Amino acid sequence: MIIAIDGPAASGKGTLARRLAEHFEIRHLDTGLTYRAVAAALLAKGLPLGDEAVAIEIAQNLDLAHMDKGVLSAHEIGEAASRIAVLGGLRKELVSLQKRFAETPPGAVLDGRDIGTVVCPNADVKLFITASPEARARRRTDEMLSNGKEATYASVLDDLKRRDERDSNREVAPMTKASDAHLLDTTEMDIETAFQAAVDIVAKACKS
Ligand SMILES: Nc1ncnc2c1ncn2[C@@H]1O[C@H](COP(=O)(O)OP(=O)(O)O)[C@@H](O)[C@H]1O
Ligand SMILES: Nc1ccn([C@@H]2O[C@H](COP(=O)(O)OP(=O)(O)O)[C@@H](O)[C@H]2O)c(=O)n1
Repeated sequence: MIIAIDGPAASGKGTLARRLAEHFEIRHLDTGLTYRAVAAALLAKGLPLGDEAVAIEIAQNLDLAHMDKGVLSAHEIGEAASRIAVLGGLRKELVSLQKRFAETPPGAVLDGRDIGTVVCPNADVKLFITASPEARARRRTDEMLSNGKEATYASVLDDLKRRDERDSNREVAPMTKASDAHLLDTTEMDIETAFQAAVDIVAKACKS
């Protein structure tokens, strides 16, 4: 079974993807981490984020099993990831890695921005997770503060809006809801309620 999950920053897609993978006993790939890992490597080398040749080389050597979510979750790496995510050649390389992961038995849950549209267009079930920008900024701010990072609600809200705008309007694989994806708006849902709603959608889709 392949479950495709897309949605904007801090909508809760990663949390749902991880929990759905546990529930249905399949693997999980947070594809955002692949973009973050390439961006972090470019930053560490002091290279410009537009250096596509080096970005592609980094992507070709990426080890999906050893991406450090703790380090890669840094707010500024998310911003850098969204800047390199406009590079078509780099996306091609990462998408082929992601497709290979998805197609390895017994299947997987992948979350990102283009899973239902580009990476797994034939997924058994697709979800597009959303929430208001304000709810998402509150969640991301709380998450950063609880991890000991500095964050203010206003600047996180600004950053999320800017990143969503870039992700939605880029030429290659923009973030968009696949026509056959189920929309789940979690603005008024806690994590448990959102998870139950997602399990119901997947269970129903797989029965029909
Ligand atoms: N429905 C929800 N209600 C409240 N907080 C949530 C909800 N879903 C996720 N969160 C919290 O919001 C933060 C961002 O969630 P995450 O799953 O990482 O989002 P994404 O993968 O879309 O960026 C995390 O701290 C997570 O625990
Ligand atoms: N499938 C994907 C996943 C992420 N990305 C890019 O990578 C950035 C970071 O993604 P992420 O999923 O880790 O970000 P959050 O939603 O966790 O904040 C996004 O803003 C996108 O620009 C993408 O273009 N395609």
